[in-house]
This record gives sequence, C-alpha cells and structure tokens, in this order.
Amino acid sequence: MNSGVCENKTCKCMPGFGGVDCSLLSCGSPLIDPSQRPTVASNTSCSSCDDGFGGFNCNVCQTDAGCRSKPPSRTSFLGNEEMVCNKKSEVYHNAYMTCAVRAPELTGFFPGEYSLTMSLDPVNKTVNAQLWLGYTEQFYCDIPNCTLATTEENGVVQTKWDCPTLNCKCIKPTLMCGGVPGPVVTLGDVVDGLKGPFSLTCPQNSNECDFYIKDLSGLFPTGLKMTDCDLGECVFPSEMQSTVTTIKSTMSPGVIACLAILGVLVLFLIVVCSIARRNQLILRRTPYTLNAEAASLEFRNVGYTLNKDGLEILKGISGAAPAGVVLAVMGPSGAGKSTLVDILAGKRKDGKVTGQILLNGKQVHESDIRRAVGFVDQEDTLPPTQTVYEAVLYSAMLRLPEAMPIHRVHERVSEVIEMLGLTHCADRRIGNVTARGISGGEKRRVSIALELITRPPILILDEPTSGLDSYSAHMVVEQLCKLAASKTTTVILTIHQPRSDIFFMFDQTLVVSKGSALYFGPTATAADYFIQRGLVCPPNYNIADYLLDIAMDQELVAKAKSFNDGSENEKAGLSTGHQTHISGNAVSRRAVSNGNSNNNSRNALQHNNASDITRNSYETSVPIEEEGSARSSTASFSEEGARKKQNTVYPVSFLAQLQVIMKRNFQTLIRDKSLLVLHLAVAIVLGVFIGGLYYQVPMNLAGFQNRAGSLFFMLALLGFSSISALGAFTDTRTLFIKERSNGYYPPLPFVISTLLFDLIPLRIVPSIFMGCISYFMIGLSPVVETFFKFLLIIVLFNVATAMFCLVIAAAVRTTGVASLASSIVMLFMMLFGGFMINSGNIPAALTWIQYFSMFKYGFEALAVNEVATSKLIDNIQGVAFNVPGSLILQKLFGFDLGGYWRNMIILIGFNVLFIVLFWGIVTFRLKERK
Ligand SMILES: Nc1ncnc2c1ncn2[C@@H]1O[C@H](COP(=O)(O)OP(=O)(O)OP(=O)(O)O)[C@@H](O)[C@H]1O
Repeated sequence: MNSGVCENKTCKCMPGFGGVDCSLLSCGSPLIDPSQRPTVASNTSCSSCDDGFGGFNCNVCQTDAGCRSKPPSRTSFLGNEEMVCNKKSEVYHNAYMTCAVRAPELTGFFPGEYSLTMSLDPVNKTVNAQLWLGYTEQFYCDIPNCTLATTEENGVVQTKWDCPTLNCKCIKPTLMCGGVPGPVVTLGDVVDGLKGPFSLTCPQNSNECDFYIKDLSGLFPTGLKMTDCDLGECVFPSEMQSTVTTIKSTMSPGVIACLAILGVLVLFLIVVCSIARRNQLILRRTPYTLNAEAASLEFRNVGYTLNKDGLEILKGISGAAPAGVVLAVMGPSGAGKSTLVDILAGKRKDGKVTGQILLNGKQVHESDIRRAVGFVDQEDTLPPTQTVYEAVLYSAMLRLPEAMPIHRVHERVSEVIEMLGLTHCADRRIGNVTARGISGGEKRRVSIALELITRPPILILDEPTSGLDSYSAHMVVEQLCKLAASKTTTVILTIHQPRSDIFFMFDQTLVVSKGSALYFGPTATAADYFIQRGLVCPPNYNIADYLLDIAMDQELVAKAKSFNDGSENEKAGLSTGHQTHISGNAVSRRAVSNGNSNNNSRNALQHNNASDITRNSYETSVPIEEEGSARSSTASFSEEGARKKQNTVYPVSFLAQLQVIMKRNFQTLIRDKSLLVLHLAVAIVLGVFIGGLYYQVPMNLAGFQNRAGSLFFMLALLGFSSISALGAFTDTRTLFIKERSNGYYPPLPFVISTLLFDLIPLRIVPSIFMGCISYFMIGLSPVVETFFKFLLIIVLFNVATAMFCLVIAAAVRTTGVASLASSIVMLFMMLFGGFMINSGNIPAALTWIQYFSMFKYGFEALAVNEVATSKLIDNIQGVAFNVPGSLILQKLFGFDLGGYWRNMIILIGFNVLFIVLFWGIVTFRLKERK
C-alpha cells in the first residue's frame, strides 16, 4: 500500500508509512530511516512527532533546527552546509504536505473531516497523495511524469504541478470505497478508474492549494479546496535555486489558438470579399455590348444512342440554321425532336452523341455552344413567387453585362415583355399548382422572355407553342421571326403540329421521323419535294399536318426515301446552301404578311416580294445596338475572353449573383410565408407546451428526470422539424438545375443563399424562440452563462440536423426516399443519443453508432451544462440525501462531465462537414442531364 515496494513479504515504505504492508502511519521524522520510524495502530494518529516536525505523519518540517537535528542523509554539493526547512511552495528536493480538504459534495455522502497528505518530489517528477477521512485512509494515488513550474503573474508567485496521468487505489473496506454498510453511493470504481490529468496549484504566501483531477471535475464542480496546508522540506541552501518564470500573457494556449483560427478566417473572408469586390468593379467598368449579330449553326450526321440499352434515338441527322433564319424541327411525338435540339444546344446527355456541330462554320467546344445558345425547355421551370416582370428582371440582372446601367436593364426587360405580349400580366405572380398565377401559355412566353432578354446569337426553343391558343402561338412565332429577321438571333424551334399560317413563317424545316431526317430544306419547297415523290397534299389540307402524316406512316416514309431524282443533296439531309435558305425565307415571309392560311405552298410561292417588305419592317422594329456601339458576335466572344481572364464565364460578378439570388430568396420567404410562419408558430407553441409540461421542476429525483427529459425532448422536436428542409430544398432544386444549365450562375452563390435563407429564419430564429420560452418556464439554471451556453447548443444542434437534411435532399432525388432516409437516421441518432440507452450498456458491436449521433453530443452538452453544477436534494423513505447532479449524470448516463466544450466543437464539426458535403453535392451532382 501507499506506494511501498514489497519483496518477499518485506515492504520498503515511503517516509511516513510503515507496517508490513505500509498501511500504518509512521511518526518521528523523515530524517529517521523509514524502517526505524515508530508506527501507530490503524485508524489512529501520531500523538507526537520529533522536534521541528509536524503534519499528519510527522513528515513536514517546521524549523531549521528540526532539519539539523539529525545528520543529513545526503551530502551538500558545497560540503559544509547545514540544512534549512523550506516552507515555500517552490519545492527543490522532496517536500511533504498535509492539508485539510474542503469538499461539500463529499461530506454530503460521507460525513467527516478530510485530510490529504502528499509527497512532492521534483527530482523524480512524482507526487504521491493519500486522502484520509478522520484517520482512516480512503485512497492513495501514485502520480508520475509531473512537470513543476513556479510562475509570477501580476506579483503573485505560485507553484503548479502538472501530471498527465495518475494511478489511484481505493482502499476497501472504507466508507468511500465500499465494503462497509451505510452509504448509498460508493466511489470505488470512480477512484480506481481515475486517469488524469492531475494538477496541484499552491500560491506562495497562502496556506490554500487547488487540487484538480479532470475525471473528478464533474463530481466536485466547486473544486477540491485544500486549506490549512502545511508544507515543508529539509534542503541545503545551495539547492534552493529559484526558477520563477514571469508570465506576461494572461491568455491560455487554447484561447490563443482559437483567436488565431478566428483571425485567419476573418482574414480569409476579407481577402475573398476584396477579390470578389475587385472583380465586380472590373466587370462594371468593362465596356459592354449586347450581341448584335446572329450566328449560324450547322449539324452533320448527328446521332444519339442510349447507353443503357443501345437504342438509337437519332440516326445521322444533318442540317443547318444559317444566321438569321428560323428553322423548325417537326415530327410526330417521339420522333427525336427534343433530343436533337438538346444536342444542338450543347446540353449534357446521358447517352452517346456522335456527329459534328459547327458554330459560325467552325467546330468549337460544347461550352462555347452553350454560351452562344439561349435555350427554352419544353417544361416551364419558373420561380412561382415572382411576378413576370421580376422573373425577367432577375434573369436580366444575372445575364446582361454588369456594366449596363440599371435603367437600361429595366428598359430591356420592358421591351422583351412587350414583345411577347406579357405587358398585361407583368405584375402578376407566376404561381404554381398550389398558388394559381398566370396561365400556362403566359408561362411559356415568360420562359421565352427569360432567354430572349440577352438576345443570344442562337435561340433554341423546344415546343414554344405548346399550351398556347392559336392566336398566342401565332404571336409568339411571329415575334421569333421578327427576331430572326433583325439578324440578331438565329431561331431553331421544335413544333409538334403547327397551323399552316405558322408553318409558312418558318424559313427552313427539318422533318424528323423515327430519329431520321425525312426532309430538310426551305419550308416553301417542302410540298414540291414530296409531290416529286408522289406524295401530294390533298386540297384544303394543312401541309404541316400532311408532312406529319407522312412522317408517321413508315410506308410513306419508305416511298419518300426510295425516290431518286439524281440529286443527292436535295434529298433529306443537308440542303444546298445559303441562297436556298434566303429564297425559302422570302417565300415564307410572303405567306406571313398576307396572313395566308392556305395550306398549299404553291400559293405561297406567288407572294415573294411582299415577304421582303415584311422583313424590312422587322429590321426597323427591333433595335440592333445597345449603347451606340454595334458589335459582331465575334466581338461578343472576345468580351467572353475578357471575362475568362477574370476567371469567370458569367457576365456578372459573384457578388452581383449573390445579391440577386439572395434578394429573390428573401422575396420568396416573405411572400410564401407559410414555412416561416409555421416554423415560428410551432417553435412558440412547442416552447410553451414543453414549458407548461415541465413547469418549474424542482431539483429532486423526479425533477432531475424531468430536466433531462425536457432537454432531450427539445432536441427531438428540433431534429424532426429539420426534416422540413427536404421539401423546401426540393422546390428550389429544379429551378437551380435549370438556371445553372442555362448559365445564370454557378453553384456557390446558390449554396450560400440557400444556407442563409434556410438556416437563419427557419432554424436559428425558431430554436432561439423555443429555447427562450421553455428555458425559463421549466426553471432551468438562472445563471446567465448557462442560459447562453444552452442556446448555443440548441442552435448548433438544429443547424446541424437541418444541414444533414439538406445534404440528403441534395443527394437523393426522390422526396419520399429522402424523407424516409432522414426520419430513420434521425430515429437512430435519437436512440443512441444517451437518453434512451446508457452509453456503457450499448452492445460492443454497436457502440460506434453513438459517435455519429448528433443527439448524443447535443444532449450531453445540454445535460452537463444544466445539471453538472446543480445538486439533487431529496428524501427517499426518510433517508435524506444531497447528491451532486454531476454524479448522477456520470453514473446514470455515462456522460463525460467536462465535455461541454468538446461536444460543442463536435457539433460545429458536424455543421462544417455537412456544409462542405452540401456544397460538394450541389456542385458535382446537381447538373442537368437529359
Ligand atoms: N434518356 C432516355 N431514356 C429513354 N428513352 C429516351 C431517352 N431520351 C430519349 N428517349 C426516347 O427517344 C425518343 C425521342 O424522344 P424525344 O423526347 O426526343 O421525342 P420528341 O420528338 O421530342 O417527342 P415529343 O414531341 O413528344 O416531345 C422517345 O421515344 C423517347 O422515349
């Protein structure tokens, strides 16, 4: 016992201990050989010590004379020195100490007077300690590898022993360690399991020391105060070389590290913001032009095969849309029109694409095609809470050059809105299935307006007239023809079954049947082409309908294809050249200007001159230049080059993108109040409910259960309310994919804006509301610091669970699967959260699960914060007890009592991890694939 070294039933004891197993106190003085010192019976004290010595076991010198009363056991370095008694806290050779221990928490369980004896050895860097209740030793500890530092800070000198580990042994049977009847609680396991670190701090001119063992900090929240300390060692004066270090800084290394990380983060943000601002200013100063010249698009042998089953959807289709024409791609449903225009627009396809696409006669990269093309999809994906004007304006602000003055942007928006006949509904909200807004046809035109706003060199539209009445369809196609005629934009569109008047507005027609081109050439000569092949359009029959009839009937298709007039170029495929298109264009324009709904193309051919007049009038109706400087599309591409130099392919800077997206998200939040109001209302109602249920809980056994229950229930509510993030994100996800694909903005500003507008109003504010209400109603700790630490944890927890749901929402496409996955994971996290099963009782094979539970960290932090410093006072069957809450937390829940900050940091870690995951998934997964 007591660190004695025993061999062959003989023990060599430490000074102050004796007996066969070193369990008895020895008296006399440490100057006597330990084996010669007189011992006393167990559980009794030394009645007297040698002169000049005192303390529990006569180890502590009191006077210089005492140290000199016997010959020293070692020799002085200087030879003729006499020993002195050093009573200062700075120890040089081997000091002994006896203190009374003040620990109200301990006396609650084990009443009596506590003393601590210690041997402090700076040479061997060890400390040995024994705790006594009365004169009965309860436990002892061997503490190796200590470092000793004596410091002076603000004039106060103090000595601190820091030891990383300790080995303690509880002595049985004793009151504290068990084996005797009486105490409700024993500390045998706790003491035997102590690991450290340990520290002892003794100020110079004080008889009080602080004793700290990390594992016991929960048991003794107010600390273990050592009073009436008596310390002394016999040393030679030459050994007393002071090593006092003066400390200037008052900050701990942890605080300094945190401040340094914070500083680096702030610096990083400042640098990023400065670069972003610089880029914005450069873009604002860059001279701009809008595209003023249409581009041509030629496609050769375009084929498309599905990867999964090798199905050939397109079979070598060729054609061209020269600059400034309208090319219509027609064909029956499923013929491959959408697939073709997707490929022409440079959209990412799942299958294998073959063939060539030439922009302005040159083969360019797919991304260059995407930049040159404005694409209007078959489906309308629009922001439902915006008005028509706002939707077009936001598109303009994201896609027109940032240098363009805002009044010019507004003018351009009004111009496009008017062009598409949307003026009457400009201030109406777009709406969706739940909130009715503008009509389907108006939505179609808004989709076109969003793309038209930038006046792209090529505009590709998939079924722009679907869902429109014949008047609107005519108007839309007419506007597209005007656009093409103005020579600023080439238009390629798919159309299912146009009316004849619309049909003759197209310059070129490509008829697709089962993935092959049946006809490509001027619209006006389509009828003649088929007449030559014996396929005559019946009188009074819409020629467009007749073409579709042929395309659907494989016998007729075969007949058309088998005809050989000797001119391969005139067969379905690439047509002869530019002149052909111009003449075709001229023919069709005539049909438009006459309002001719006659289906026969021969009639159309008779009005060639009128069509030219109409074209001229188109040219004057659409402004070509912006801000006075006309530029070719080549010039526009060099402007792209300037943007590339600034590492951006977007016309507006990152800051401008962020500003526009955030403004739109803010409007959505304000206009679609349901989610915000619901979250706040639920937070308030549930806050009051929890507060009422656990109203002013007392600090007894039942109250302890209620406190822990209320904290866990709060976390459960917040965790499950986070699942709403799934639905909220699913709504915006489709819009993001479409806008990203159309080059509105990159993922980062979207991610930042989504996080800000989900986390602040829907997670942080409601959790603060609920926390504030329930905290004071339940009667949790009134300490201000504890309250703010509580709020910090529930906010961090709620943000982490919401981020987790956002990650699931981004990763899983199906909302049903995403909700199921989130709910199940949430339930498992709850199960392993520390409330439902004690962490010490989890089967070994499953213990790892608890480390993934955000509930565990949140609950442990909340419980430790709330209960660790409080006391549980109750009376069970007449037995009164007064137990520190910390003991219950440790024993009942297996919690680490010093774990508040660690749990908080882990929750922050979860947040950071989920934010990075969310960004990664949005960036690398949420891409349009057709
Ligand atoms: N990724 C795909 N997986 C399976 N089938 C596909 C895929 N892409 C296209 N197809 C098939 O290819 C054919 C052509 O599709 P596409 O959408 O291009 O036709 P469409 O002419 O535009 O029809 P509609 O006028 O009805 O929109 C259809 O039969 C379609 O089912």
